[in-house]
Amino acid sequence: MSNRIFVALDTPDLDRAKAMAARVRHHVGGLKLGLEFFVANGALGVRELSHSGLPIFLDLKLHDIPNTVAKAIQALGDLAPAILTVHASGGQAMLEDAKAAAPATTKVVAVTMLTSLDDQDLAATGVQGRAHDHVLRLTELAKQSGVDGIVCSGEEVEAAHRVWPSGFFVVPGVRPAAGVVGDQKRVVTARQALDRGASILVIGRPITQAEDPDAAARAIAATL
Ligand SMILES: O=c1ccn([C@@H]2O[C@H](COP(=O)(O)O)[C@@H](O)[C@H]2O)c(=O)[nH]1
Repeated sequence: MSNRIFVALDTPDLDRAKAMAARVRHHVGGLKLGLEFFVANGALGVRELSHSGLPIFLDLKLHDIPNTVAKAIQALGDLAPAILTVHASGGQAMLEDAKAAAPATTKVVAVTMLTSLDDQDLAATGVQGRAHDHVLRLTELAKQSGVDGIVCSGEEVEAAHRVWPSGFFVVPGVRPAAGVVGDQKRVVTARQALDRGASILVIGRPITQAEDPDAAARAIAATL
């Protein structure tokens, strides 16, 4: 993939998502559709966006018992997104069953620790230790479970890559230097994420909320 930016189309509005995809399509490598979009538009909406010809990353972050996650993936039918997310903390059996239920062409990637959380937030969930160590533990679990890769922040991706050299690494929490961080807490620039081993970058608001989204996407792509 020559352009490793997946733009996050975080909107419930199908027409807005389609318009944004049409605007930025020449400056990104794929489209990421998340819960907000999927709840509002379902599989039909995903299918509409796939007409763009760009690979679809379906970011559902599934997290439930193994049977429920596997059935939910089967229920996607022939959608076959290029990338699909589940939560690593669902455990080994859930990860194994998720991978088994997904089409062979779909990369199943496990979210380790959301980029909106920091060490303090982690402690508040009852997990002792640093985000860095937690991400590496879950990277090891994902690797053992046979999924294709993980989602982590740019702060951990280099170490995670050392743990799993053949893994597929998705990095959200990407911001231009001195850009608005918003609710993200573990952020790096697009260039830093790639230099540290990211396979693809997920970028939402820095593109979609920009005054000129195609110029914003082009400017970020030019740094890569
Ligand atoms: O740890 C995670 C996992 C997923 N995301 C998703 O990425 C985008 C980021 O959007 P921005 O507007 O660039 O912050 C969003 O769709 C999240 O659901 C994440 O941010 N962190």
